[in-house]
Amino acid sequence: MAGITYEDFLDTSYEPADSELVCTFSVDPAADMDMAAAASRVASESSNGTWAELQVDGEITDLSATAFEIDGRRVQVAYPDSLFEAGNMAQILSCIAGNIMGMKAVDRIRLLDCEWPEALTASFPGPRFGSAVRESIFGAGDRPITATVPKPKVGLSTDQHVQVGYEAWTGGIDLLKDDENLTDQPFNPFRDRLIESFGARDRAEAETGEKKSYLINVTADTNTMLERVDMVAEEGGEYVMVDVITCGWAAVQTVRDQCEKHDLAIHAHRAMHAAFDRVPNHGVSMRVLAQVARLCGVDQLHTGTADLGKLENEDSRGINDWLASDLHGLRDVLPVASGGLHPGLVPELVDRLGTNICIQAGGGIHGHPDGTHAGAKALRQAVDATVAGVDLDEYAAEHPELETAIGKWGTETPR
Ligand SMILES: O=C(COP(=O)(O)O)[C@H](O)[C@H](O)COP(=O)(O)O
Ligand SMILES: [Mg+2]
Repeated sequence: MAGITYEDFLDTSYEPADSELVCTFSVDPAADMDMAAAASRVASESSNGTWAELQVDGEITDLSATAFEIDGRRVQVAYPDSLFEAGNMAQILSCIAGNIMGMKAVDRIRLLDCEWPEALTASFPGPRFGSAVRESIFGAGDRPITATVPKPKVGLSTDQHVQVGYEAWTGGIDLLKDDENLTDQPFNPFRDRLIESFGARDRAEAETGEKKSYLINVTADTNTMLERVDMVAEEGGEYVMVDVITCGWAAVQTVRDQCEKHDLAIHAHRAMHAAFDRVPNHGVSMRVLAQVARLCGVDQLHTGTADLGKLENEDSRGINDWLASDLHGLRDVLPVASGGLHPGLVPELVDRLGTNICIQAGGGIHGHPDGTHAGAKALRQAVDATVAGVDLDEYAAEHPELETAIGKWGTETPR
């Protein structure tokens, strides 16, 4: 590539081939740089270029990316598929979201969206189950499935945690879920929690006649995660939960392989995603993180509450639509709406996001004035009313747990 400089990475007449990965960025050039120069540096640094003109002896494979469109601060770059190692998400992200995030040539740069070509997509497994879990595990029909995370998020003993789970399950919740920072601490060891929770699950199933399941958090170093995945399978679980951002995608890919062996589904918690996607115009969008999660093969992913909950959300609806869209035959992902939800928000949430979701509530269940069991009943009542098309206040008149929840929280968005 002797004589090639970063300017050679910009060609606005270029038409990407179907085999190329096309990425859309938002780019704010540095003060002393125009957009064309910044865009070509993005394409250069994220593929095979650097700041200096190179002197290389002999022929080498040309793996240059091309910035082919500039529209305001929106820049599109096409990457040849031979730049990427098939099935290696870490390597792909080291290209398209690597050094360029800290390049002085740009003040801000955000990876907004990717169009994944067929061959690269096919090198990933995608979800083993996807949103089919709603029906295949729970027989939930048209209704969203529900989940709850015991609160306080850490500090409950194993016995307390299990009891909260049992009350939630018998109140009508489908899934008990660990919180993102509960793993294997001395106050609530992983193995004890697993075994005792499955005992409570069996009792709740016998009592309610409904299928119940548990999203136990296996997050740890990768070897330990694999041991925990095996343990969950041996003890008769359907799911593991992984903090996918803090673990990293390489670990998620390894866990996905292990889950394949055991027929386990993966619930992906996205704690730390906001470090990538919250600052406007910089980082990696939640949309792209969701795309990566789907390729790596999670079955359920937190994608926000369409702004109804306590946390900042990026376009939950658009992300959920993408997760349900065709991606060269890969399965879809079930979106999980979570973070500050309570029964009064359910009708609006379903109106904004549809019924093919998991509704997850912590404080909105365990903060119920009459406790967890009543809180679980109230959330389930809100879901049942919404799916039946019955006004929540009308339903509440005959369902005291829901009436109490609405009396306490109304339809307010918490902070
Ligand atoms: O603990 C909770 C929800 O608790 P609560 O229901 O009490 O707010 C989850 O960790 C958040 O859902 C994460 O947010 P997101 O789903 O946006 O990733
Ligand atoms: Mg949490």
